[in-house]
Amino acid sequence: MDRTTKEQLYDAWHTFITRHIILPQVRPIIATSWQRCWARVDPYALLKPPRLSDQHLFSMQVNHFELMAIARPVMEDIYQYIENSNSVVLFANSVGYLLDRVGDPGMLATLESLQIVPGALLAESELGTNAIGVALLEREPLQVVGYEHFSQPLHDFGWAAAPVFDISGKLLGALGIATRVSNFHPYALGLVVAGARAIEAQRQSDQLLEEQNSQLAGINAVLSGINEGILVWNTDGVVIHANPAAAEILKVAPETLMGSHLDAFVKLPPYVLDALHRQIPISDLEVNLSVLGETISCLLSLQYVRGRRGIRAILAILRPLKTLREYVQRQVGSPTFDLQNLVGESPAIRRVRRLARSAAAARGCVLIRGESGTGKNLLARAIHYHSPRSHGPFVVFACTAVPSELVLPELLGVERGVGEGVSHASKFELADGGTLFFQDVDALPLEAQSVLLNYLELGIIQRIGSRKPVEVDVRIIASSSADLEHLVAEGNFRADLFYRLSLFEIVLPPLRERKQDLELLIEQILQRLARQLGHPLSLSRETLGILRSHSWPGNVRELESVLTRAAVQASPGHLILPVHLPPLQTGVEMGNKVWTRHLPPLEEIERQAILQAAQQCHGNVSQMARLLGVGRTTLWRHLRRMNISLDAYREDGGQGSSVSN
Ligand SMILES: Nc1ncnc2c1ncn2[C@@H]1O[C@H](COP(=O)(O)OP(=O)(O)OP(=O)(O)O)[C@@H](O)[C@H]1O
Repeated sequence: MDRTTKEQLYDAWHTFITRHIILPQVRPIIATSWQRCWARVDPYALLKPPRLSDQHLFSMQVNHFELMAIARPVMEDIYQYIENSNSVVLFANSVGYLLDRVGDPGMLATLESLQIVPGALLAESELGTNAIGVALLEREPLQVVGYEHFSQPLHDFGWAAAPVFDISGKLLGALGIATRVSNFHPYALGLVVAGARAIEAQRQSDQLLEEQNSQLAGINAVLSGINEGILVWNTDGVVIHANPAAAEILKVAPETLMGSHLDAFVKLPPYVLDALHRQIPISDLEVNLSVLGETISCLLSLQYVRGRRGIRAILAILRPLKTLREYVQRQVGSPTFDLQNLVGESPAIRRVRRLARSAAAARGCVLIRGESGTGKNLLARAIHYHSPRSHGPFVVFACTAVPSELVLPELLGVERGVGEGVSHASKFELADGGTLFFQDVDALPLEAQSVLLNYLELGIIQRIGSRKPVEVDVRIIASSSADLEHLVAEGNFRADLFYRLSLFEIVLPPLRERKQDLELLIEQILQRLARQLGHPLSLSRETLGILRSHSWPGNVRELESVLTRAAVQASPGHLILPVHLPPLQTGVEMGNKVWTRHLPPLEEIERQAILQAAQQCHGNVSQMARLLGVGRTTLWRHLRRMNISLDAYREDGGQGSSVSN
C-alpha cells in the first residue's frame, strides 16, 4: 500500500469516526462493517475481547477436535510459506472464538499483548472491523489492512481470512493470517482461500469415507447374516469380500480369502470361466468347484458390478446343494424328487417308474442298478418320497466318499464316556423313521457289509463303545454300478447281503438304450438352463444330430454336463451350434467297464468319429482327413453316404432350423 493510499484511508477512517461519513475510497464491505461497529465499538479503546476460561476453551477444542485435526496440518503448510515474515496463521470457530494459531514467536507475542490468544472472541462486535470477524459475518474471504480496521489498536496490522463451510454449506469457522501492515502481501488472501478449500475438501472426503464405512459396516452386517455364500472379487481376481457363509461352503477362513487371489483357492470349471470372460450372468447353476484340491458341489450365481468404466467387480452367490434341497423339500413337498422327474417315455423308463411305485409302497430293501449317471440317486430319492416314510429323513451313506477307517464309526456311531470326547449318532439313528441310502454299496468294506446285514436281519445296531443295542426303524435302499455278481464270485461282496438286497431290484437302462428319450431329456435340461442363464436356449439341427449319434457313456449326467457347457458357450439369443459342444467322451474314459457291453453298430461309430472330427476341425475337410487317417476322397464319400453337411461346423454356419425349447 503506497503512502497516498495509506493517507487517504486514514482520512476516510478519521472522517467516519468523527463525522459518520463514508468517503468513496472505502471499499463497500469495509464501509458496511464500519457502519455496524458505529456506536457499538469504541475505536480508541484498548482491545479487550471476551475470553473463554481454560476449561471452556479445552472443552470447545475437544468439541471441534475433528475439524481442528484437519485444520492444523493445513495451518502448518501455510505457515511454511510465510515463516519469518512476522506472521501468524489463525483458526477461529463459526462464532469467532480463536481455537488455534501457529506463527512466528514475535508476532505471537504481539498478538498476545493485544489479548488475541486462544479462547479470545475475534468477532466484529468485539474487535471492530477485522478480517476473521467480517469473513464470518459476510461468509466471504477478505483482507483488512491498516486503517480499514475500525479499532485504532489494529491499525498497524494487515489480516486476511476465509470462511470454512461443511458439505451442506454450514459455516464451520474461519482461517486467517495476521501480520504487520509493513509485511502484508496480497498473496495472504490467496493462501487462506486455498487453505480453507483444503480443509473443506479433506473434511468432505473424511465424511464421505465415514459414510461409506458406515454403509459398508451395514452391508457387511447384512451379508454376514445371510445363509448364502457371498464372494466378491475385483477384475484382478483379488477377493474383496467373503461372508462367513462363503467361507463355510468353501471351507476356507474369510480372512484367508480376503485380499488373496481367488485362483489360489478356488478353481472354477472352464465353462464358468468362459461365462466370466464373456461377462454372461449365471443364475443357480449346479457346479463342482475345486477348492484346494477338494471338490465342492454348489449352486453358483454370477453377477457383475459395473462402474462408469466397465466391470468393477464380480459377485458370486454360492448355495450349498444340501441346504437348497432341504429348503425345497420343506417349502413345496419335494417336487424335485417326484418320479415324474425321471424323464423318459421309453418302455424301459416307464417300467422303471412302475417298479419304483411298487417299491415305494413296499417295506423291504431295494437295490438300484445301472451305469453311472443313469439316475440311481434320483430314483432312490423318488422311492423314498413316494413311500409312506416320506415325512421321515432321507440319509445318504456315500460308500466311496468315506475313508475305510471311518466307515464303521460313521455307520454305527460312537459312544464316549465322560471326558472322552463327543459321542456321535450312527447313520441308522439319523435315518430313524426314514430311509438310509447306501450309494455305491459295492464299495462298502466287508466288515461294514456285516453290520448292514445284521441290521437287515435283527433291526438293531450298536454304537462303537456301547453295549446297548439300539432299535431303529430304517428302510434300506442301495445302489451300484458295479458287477455285483462278479464281486460276490470273487469274495469281495457278501453273497447273503447281495441276496437280501436284490430281492427287489430295479435296473436303470443306459441312455444309449433309450435314445427315444434323448429329446425329452434335452428339452427338460435346456429349460432348466434357460431359467438359470436368463435367456432361451435352442439347439441347431446339426447339434442335435451330434447329440443323437453320441453313445452317452456317462448317461444323463454327461448329457447335463455337455448341455451346460454348450449353453454357456453359446451367445444369448443364438442357437447352440456344434462348435459350442465340448469334446464328447468315450466309454473307456467314463470308466463304465461293466455296462459298456452293448456296443453301437460300426456305422454309428464311424459317423460319430466323423462328427467329432468335424467339430474339432471346424469342418475343414483336409484337417479332418488327417485326423481320421483317411484320404480326402474317402472322407467325402463317407460324408455323402451319411448325409453329413459340414456347414454347421464352420464358425459362421448352422443358424438353420432349431430343436427344442
Ligand atoms: N431319467 C432322468 N431324468 C432326468 N434327469 C435325470 C435322469 N436320470 C438322471 N438324471 C440326472 O442325471 C444326473 C445324474 O443322476 P444320478 O446322480 O441320479 O445318477 P447315478 O446313476 O446315481 O450316478 P452315480 O452312479 O455316478 O452316482 C442327475 O443330475 C440327475 O438328476
